[in-house]
Amino acid sequence: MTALLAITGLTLRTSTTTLVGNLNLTIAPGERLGLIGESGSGKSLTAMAATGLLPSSIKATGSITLAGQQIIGTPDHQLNHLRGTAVAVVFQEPLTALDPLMRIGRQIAEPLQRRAARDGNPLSGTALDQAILDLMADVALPDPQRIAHAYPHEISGGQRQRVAIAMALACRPDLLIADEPTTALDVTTQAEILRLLDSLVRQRNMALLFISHDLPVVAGIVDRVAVLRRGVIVETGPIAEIFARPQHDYTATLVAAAHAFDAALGAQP
Ligand SMILES: Nc1ncnc2c1ncn2[C@@H]1O[C@H](COP(=O)(O)OP(=O)(O)OP(=O)(O)O)[C@@H](O)[C@H]1O
Repeated sequence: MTALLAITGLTLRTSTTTLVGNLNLTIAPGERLGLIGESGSGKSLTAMAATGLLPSSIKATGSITLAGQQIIGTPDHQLNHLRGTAVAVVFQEPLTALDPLMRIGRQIAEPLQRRAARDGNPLSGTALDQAILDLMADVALPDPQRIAHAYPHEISGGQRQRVAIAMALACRPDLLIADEPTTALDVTTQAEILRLLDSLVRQRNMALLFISHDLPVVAGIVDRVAVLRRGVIVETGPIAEIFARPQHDYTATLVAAAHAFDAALGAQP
């Protein structure tokens, strides 16, 4: 099957440092891949490179194709059509995705209208209002009438992340990139958002690139994991395989930490 995202020999450098070296990674349509690694290992930069959003101080070499389009070396304006159709991103901190001065309903409306216009079915009036409410229901936002009229600072962090997920879903992307989407949330909300992402991605048959420093967080959601350490993928394989037989020492420490975490949970009264 043709890969939806194919990264081959990706190297990311500043003028002085190599941040990511010779990285290879593929995601098939509908596949869920976890990109795991410690802080600073290059996970976010890899995701930014995949969407063509690297800062200008970082130079990319190698090849990245997304939905058949080469990303590296392609001018930004030629990539805009991919963002919000082929790919959408949910970030760690939902406030980065939200305009502080715009009501939530309006913010959800924008990607809905953009996608509808691209599909040749412009959306407005009561049909748009209904689509906003449907999407809010999909991400289990309570009290939709109030929240649609609220500003981002008037809702909770977990609700803001649900809004950010709703905005990403409004794009109906082939690939959803979730970059540590639960790290900023408390443990209970974290679990709820993970369940939500899991079920939405499955229902819509989207591919998922789930970035995390935490193996247990991704274990229940992804099919396959790539383990990144200091800018290099040290191991990749099906999640069950990685847990059962980690090949690299670093992966083994991640798996041991995950088992210790499970044991601690099991020991709770
Ligand atoms: N604009 C930049 N210029 C130079 N170096 C950068 C830039 N952005 C990130 N880096 C460096 O590149 C490395 C990888 O960063 P990246 O944000 O991809 O890590 P990460 O694995 O996503 O970490 P975290 O889990 O903390 O988000 C880090 O050492 C970081 O300091």
